[in-house]
Amino acid sequence: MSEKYGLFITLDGPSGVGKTTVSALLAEKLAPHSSGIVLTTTPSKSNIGELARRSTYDLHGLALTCLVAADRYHHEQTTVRPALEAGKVVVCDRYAPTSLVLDPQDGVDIAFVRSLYRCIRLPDIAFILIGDPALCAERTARRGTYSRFQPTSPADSTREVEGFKAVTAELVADGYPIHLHNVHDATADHVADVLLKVIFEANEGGL
Ligand SMILES: Nc1ncnc2c1ncn2[C@@H]1O[C@H](COP(=O)(O)OP(=O)(O)OP(=O)(O)O)[C@@H](O)[C@H]1O
Ligand SMILES: Cc1cn([C@H]2C[C@H](O)[C@@H](COP(=O)(O)O)O2)c(=O)[nH]c1=O
Repeated sequence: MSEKYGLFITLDGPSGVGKTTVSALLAEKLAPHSSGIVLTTTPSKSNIGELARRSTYDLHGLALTCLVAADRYHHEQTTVRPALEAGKVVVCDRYAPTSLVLDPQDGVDIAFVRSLYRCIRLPDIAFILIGDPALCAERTARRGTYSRFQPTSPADSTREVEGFKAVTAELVADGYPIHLHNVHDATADHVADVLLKVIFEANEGGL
């Protein structure tokens, strides 16, 4: 990594696997080693992102796919790029891999989704967290669902976990900088430590 340019880390995976929790812990652990941290998410907190997040029951197929993609490009222009140009570390909870899993579940052609993201910025490291589907489903149910895509049964969760494994294999074959990690029953703190180690190793011990 050049001295001037930041580092872009993304986390994807099934609902309830711990992405939001681990993203926050990772940002906390990276902070002392960086010249600034931006902890963010897609769908983003912008108007477009909030619309996408609350529209999963109203919008279907291509309409939702394109809205989420519009938000992701806007987020790239307004949040990710400026932070990286300022030398900061960006930790993003969900990114394009999630769309490659969810959009085809909604009947959208995977080739169309891939082409939609042809110009999206590649992360430096894209973590895919997977875990026991029953545990993911239980955590999601305990928290309560607010999106049509969130699993309501272990079978839904299994389908989601398998979707992330399949998309990971395709992205690896395309040279996307993926790091797949099975969280098993580890604490979120332990998972964040494992990811931190991967980041340091990829950056030769420093940021
Ligand atoms: N490793 C862990 N061990 C135990 N509980 C965890 C762990 N990681 C997260 N949790 C708990 O599981 C719940 C879901 O976590 P979190 O919101 O981080 O998951 P998520 O992958 O971001 O889910 P979603 O995609 O549905 O938002 C939270 O209550 C969180 O405290
Ligand atoms: C990234 C992404 C998200 N969505 C929808 C469906 C998800 O459940 C929510 C994100 O909420 P979470 O708290 O991060 O789980 O947004 C989508 O439809 N397509 C996507 O690519």
